[in-house]
Amino acid sequence: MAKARVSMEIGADGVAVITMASPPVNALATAVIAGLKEKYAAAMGRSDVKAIVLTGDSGKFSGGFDISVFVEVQKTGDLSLLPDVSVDLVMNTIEDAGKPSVAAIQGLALGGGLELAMGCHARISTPDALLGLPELSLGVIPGFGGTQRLPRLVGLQKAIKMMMLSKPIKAKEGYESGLVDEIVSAEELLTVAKIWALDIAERRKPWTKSLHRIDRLCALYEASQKLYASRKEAERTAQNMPQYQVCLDVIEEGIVHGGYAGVLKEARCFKELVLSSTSKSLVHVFFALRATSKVPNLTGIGPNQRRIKKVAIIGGGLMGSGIATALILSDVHVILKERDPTFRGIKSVEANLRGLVKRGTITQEKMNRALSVLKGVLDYTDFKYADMVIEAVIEDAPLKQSIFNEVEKLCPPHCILATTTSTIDLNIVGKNTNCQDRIIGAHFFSPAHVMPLLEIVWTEKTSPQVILDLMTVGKIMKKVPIVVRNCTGFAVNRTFFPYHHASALVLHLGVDFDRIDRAIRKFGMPMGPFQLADLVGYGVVSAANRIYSSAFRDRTFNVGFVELMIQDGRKGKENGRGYYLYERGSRPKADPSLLPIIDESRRRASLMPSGKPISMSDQEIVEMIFFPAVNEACRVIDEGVVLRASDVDVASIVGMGFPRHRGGLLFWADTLGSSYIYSKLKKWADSYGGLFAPSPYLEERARNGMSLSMNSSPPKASISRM
Ligand SMILES: C[C@H](O)CC(=O)SCCNC(=O)CCNC(=O)[C@H](O)C(C)(C)COP(=O)(O)OP(=O)(O)OC[C@H]1O[C@@H](n2cnc3c(N)ncnc32)[C@H](O)[C@@H]1OP(=O)(O)O
Repeated sequence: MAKARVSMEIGADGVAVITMASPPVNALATAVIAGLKEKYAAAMGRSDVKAIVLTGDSGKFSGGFDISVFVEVQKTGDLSLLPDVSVDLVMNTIEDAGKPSVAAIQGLALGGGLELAMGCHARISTPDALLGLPELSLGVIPGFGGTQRLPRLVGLQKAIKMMMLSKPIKAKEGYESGLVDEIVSAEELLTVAKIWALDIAERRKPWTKSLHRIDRLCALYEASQKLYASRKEAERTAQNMPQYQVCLDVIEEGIVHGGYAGVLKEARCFKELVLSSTSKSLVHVFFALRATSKVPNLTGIGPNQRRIKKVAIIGGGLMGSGIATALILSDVHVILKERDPTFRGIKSVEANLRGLVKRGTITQEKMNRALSVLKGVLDYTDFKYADMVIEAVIEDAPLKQSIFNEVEKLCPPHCILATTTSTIDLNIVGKNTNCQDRIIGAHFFSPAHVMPLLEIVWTEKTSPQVILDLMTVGKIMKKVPIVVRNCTGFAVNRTFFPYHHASALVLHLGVDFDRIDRAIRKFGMPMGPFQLADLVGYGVVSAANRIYSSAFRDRTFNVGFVELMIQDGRKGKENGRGYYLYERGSRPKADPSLLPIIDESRRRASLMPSGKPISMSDQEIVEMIFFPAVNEACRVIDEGVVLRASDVDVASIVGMGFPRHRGGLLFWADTLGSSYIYSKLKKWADSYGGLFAPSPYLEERARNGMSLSMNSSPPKASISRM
């Protein structure tokens, strides 16, 4: 970590201010931990120091233990890389010292950062600070005493909630719950913290050691009931994530056997969990998510960020209204152009916002503020003020072409022209314009105000500045941007079309669709492929099948089954009849009346040996359905559609719901090994054809025993600033 250091300044009042600095978030890098030990030793040894104030540089207390150390430990298996902080530093050096410490918190105190602060004898915070223990989201538990001190400061129920949700709280909530002792402005922070430190040293305020407190802990019986309820909840919501149950066990240890026993058990379990496959996956996702906002040769090399103040959206349907909702919630002014004089799009935006208010996601004031920056229009007059146009009309190439042809003449010359198409080549969309450098794809996932993924699609004609601008807008909208090169299906839909085709093939091998859905859900997907087809509707499924069959003819499985379902009057969830029957008030049930259609289609496909269903284990189902997607992801990397392999992991998680605890599609694939996947695909390709034929990239990696994610050669396509 760059420039990690700890400094100490001793004032005439006898207070030593120890400051952690390790940009950008003052993570507790090994050097910071060593620096803290050194400065504390110095402060304890000096007779002119009566008390200590612990704080962070550049307006932040600390973002927690340096997560890149986890990566090293996970790579090498060397647990000695984890310094002893819990007992040696937090307990012996800070909490049990002969001089009191007060934490002066600004910005954030997360994970190990908050744990250091809880080892101090009081915590003073600025109002904006965020406080939390998000370790469970990294597959570990708090490891510097947090599982013990947080319940002793805020009470068991609140502590469990904060840890289980990995969600930080604001300083005000921290003050109300007992985590923070006083809230002051940034200007007063150090002064007030110093006064507190002296007051404690001179016994005008209590010298409280959090680990020794029991006043906020409930009776044993009540505690065990709360822990039991939390265990049951975690069994439901955090399957395949051992850290949740372990965290509750460790909390219980401290309640039953005392804080010190809890700290010791916590340290043991923390180390075991760092090496778990769940933690390896979640730590990978942490860095992969942050990598998406970095584009080689484009980001982080200059100040060329332009502000997009006004966005004009064309089309008030599901997509247009969703995007408008997301933009106005981010305080971006939106002009929503519709054809419908009753402004159905505006009504949809209002309904979206009302839904968010009802769920408590936003306040009524926020809704009103958002609506104040939205304007519905029926013509293009206001487009002369737009910094960006987002076209969100139906998938009709000539319509899109005529729209861009028209808006090009009306909008200012800097205006970005974005299309939400998910299927049409961007070069075709922008064909009739003189500004193909300003044409870009903004592929949102529906509903756009909820789904976090934004594929930013560039062609060789798109200007790098325009890519940068859309990334900025994506960031303002709090989307996860994946920069992808133009191709059929872009990164997500392209990678996952073989997943859908393979599901259909497995069905035609004789496996029941509800059994397939169950196996895929058990693997961790939010729903199975057939439930998903019911949800999106067969019109969309059938259109997608046509597109992929024509773009990638040699590797599709399309026997017209969906068309048979449509002929049978099935529309999926929309009319309550699909693979499942949907009746109000009851769970979807597999529809037995679909069997004759399936039988007919299986007969036509003639894949079952002697017409008998093939018997498959859940693992075989999962592999046969996901490996073709892994194979396609290899092509997506090989063709330079994504900038890096980890972008596929992020896209699979935030776009398709691939289980986060498995680290994303390729990370998971690498845990199985390229040669294993290759051998399976090869075998299936010999029996069932091109859908399974291993790509040259996969074949080469398997031959050389290489992982699929490792970047070996320069990307086939790159973006660079002009
Ligand atoms: C033993 C202990 O109990 C174990 C622990 O403490 S584990 C760590 C617990 N802490 C966390 O989980 C916090 C993780 N960090 C975050 O949530 C967010 O980064 C944040 C809220 C601190 C800041 O968010 P934001 O301002 O959006 O910046 P963000 O892009 O996420 O991070 C800025 C940079 O800091 C890095 N970073 C953030 N927290 C880090 C950490 N704890 N360790 C190492 N690097 C970290 C990010 O990787 C990123 O690096 P990059 O610029 O090279 O990509």
